[in-house]
Amino acid sequence: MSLSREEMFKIDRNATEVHKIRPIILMENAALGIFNEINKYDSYTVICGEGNNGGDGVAVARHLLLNGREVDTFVVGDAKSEELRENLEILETLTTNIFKIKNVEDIEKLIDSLEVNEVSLDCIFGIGLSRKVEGLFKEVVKAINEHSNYTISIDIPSGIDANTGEVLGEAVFANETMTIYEEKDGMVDNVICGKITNIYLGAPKI
Ligand SMILES: NC(=O)C1=CN([C@@H]2O[C@H](COP(=O)(O)OP(=O)(O)OC[C@H]3O[C@@H](n4cnc5c(N)ncnc54)[C@H](O)[C@@H]3O)[C@@H](O)[C@H]2O)[C@H](O)CC1
Ligand SMILES: [K+]
Repeated sequence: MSLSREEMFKIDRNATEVHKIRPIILMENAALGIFNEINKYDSYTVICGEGNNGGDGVAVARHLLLNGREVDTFVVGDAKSEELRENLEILETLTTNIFKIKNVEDIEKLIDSLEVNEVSLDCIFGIGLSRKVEGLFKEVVKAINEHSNYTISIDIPSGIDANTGEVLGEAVFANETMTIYEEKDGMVDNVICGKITNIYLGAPKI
């Protein structure tokens, strides 16, 4: 059983509008579910985009940090999502290891982190990807593919279309994917996802 992007957005809306479960609660459920699946390592590089996929990543980074793991968090672009901003505000009270990637020069620091840490969490794009990956985002995806020791994508590997599985310009090649709620249509039999684990979201079925 897999879901389209539109079906996933419907589940999200039903949870928040009908059942009054605020997006930040869904994000925290997802983050804890992901943390419980991936916490067996000591050092992590978390790469976050501008939306809620990035928000998931920052929330996971917090749980890893609070459980004694080494965590470097990178944010590409400008935080557009309220839940991402809220989670960044919290994480900033816990660590200074939060780095903004604003231009290609900043990618050097990301590469150093990718090479030294055991695991990279790809939280750049989730099902909000809506066009070709280009520019700085493309360079970051290429850096992950070239320098990460072990890559775990959150919800869906960044750069693939959630409905078709097509690579939109550039995409992360994941060793594993922690997909939220249910596998997306574009992930079925898609080798780019690696091993897929479904993560509990706490959203009512519809
Ligand atoms: N579905 C649920 O119930 C939950 C999902 N969660 C997570 O939220 C993401 C979807 O988040 P969204 O904010 O819609 O977008 P993304 O984070 O996937 O994308 C970020 C941002 O990027 C912009 N964008 C799209 N394409 C491009 C591009 N090619 N280049 C640059 N920027 C691009 C777009 O505007 C987006 O805003 C889902 O995958 C889950 O990880 C919740 O955390 C929990 C509930
Ligand atoms: K992702």
